[in-house]
Amino acid sequence: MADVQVESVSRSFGAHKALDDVSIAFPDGGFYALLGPSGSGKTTLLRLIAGFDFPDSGRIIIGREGVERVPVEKRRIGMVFQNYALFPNMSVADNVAFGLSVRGESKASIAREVRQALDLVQLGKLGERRPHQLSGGQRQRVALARAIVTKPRVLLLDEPLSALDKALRVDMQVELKRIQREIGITTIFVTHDQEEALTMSDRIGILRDGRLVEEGPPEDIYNSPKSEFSATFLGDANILRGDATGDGIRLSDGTAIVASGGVANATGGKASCAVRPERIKIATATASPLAAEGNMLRGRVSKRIFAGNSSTYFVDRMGEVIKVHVQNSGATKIEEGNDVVLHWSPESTVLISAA
Ligand SMILES: Nc1ncnc2c1ncn2[C@@H]1O[C@H](COP(=O)(O)OP(=O)(O)OP(=O)(O)O)[C@@H](O)[C@H]1O
Repeated sequence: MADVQVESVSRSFGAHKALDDVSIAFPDGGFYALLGPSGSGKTTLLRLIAGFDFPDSGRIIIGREGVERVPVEKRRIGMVFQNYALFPNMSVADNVAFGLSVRGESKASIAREVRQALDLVQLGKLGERRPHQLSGGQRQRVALARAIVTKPRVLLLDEPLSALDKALRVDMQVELKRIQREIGITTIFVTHDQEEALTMSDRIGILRDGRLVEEGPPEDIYNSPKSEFSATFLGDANILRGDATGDGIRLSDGTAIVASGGVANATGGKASCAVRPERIKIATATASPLAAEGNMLRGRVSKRIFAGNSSTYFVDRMGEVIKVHVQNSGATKIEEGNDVVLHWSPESTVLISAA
């Protein structure tokens, strides 16, 4: 196993900078998700680490070895893509054995290693089947077994679960995480599914237009995003904008919003506050007052979306909409058209400097 360092890596295609001075340390044995919108450079970075492409400048280090000019087959990397790329006319076992046979290992040792890899992905009994006799999830397990059977130093996964339906995807997330933990392999996972990134990874790097805009453990980024972009890209967030007051902002109607999370901000400029919809409490304006939580706004419910265990309220306030998520506990429900009071604490408010 090995850690991976990407240092000041840039890669352009013609005039387009697909990666612009990106530096990331991927810890040894960690599960790292690269997250970002379409075209932000995730796959380009993965291809550079794998050796399918080479950076214009910067360094890629695996373990202690600089690999910028090392070809793909010498990097000892395992890869799994969205489309499984299995050989259709070979059995499952032969698909998994492929990487070992080209190395010239003995038949007995290949058979043993293939069996271990198939057991690890819980396909021990299906070695003789052909890929078309497997479900999508099982095929993706074969692809995973094939990637890890050669004992690579690093596992690269490019949207490996995106072709699976929702229920199967969730099962495979759990399974993939179990396997990764069991073998302790450094894993770099590309996704544009923020929920997948949040639930699976130890660290997340968010890319935008070829630049790394933020990185760290999922909870840190979720609770204290450093930009409006990360706040809204990783999870749902309300963004309130106004004049910086030092410990928060003043909205255009003079209401002060106090924040205890985020950057320390000088007065005098513009700033914004991010508030997660599940951190806001909502009550009808006529109900007995809520315990004061520091920040308060009034508005009117313009829409309520029922989603089984929770509801989302869209509250209009002077032309702006604030989203509130509420667990459906059976308490009196608030209707569309109701005047409401919103409360939340400064601890749930993250101050972000103006971009
Ligand atoms: N071989 C290439 N030639 C020209 N442009 C390319 C090439 N590969 C990537 N690009 C461009 O570089 C940018 C980054 O592409 P990349 O595939 O890395 O994005 P991504 O974040 O993985 O997107 P997606 O989520 O859609 O897969 C895009 O604008 C893309 O069009």
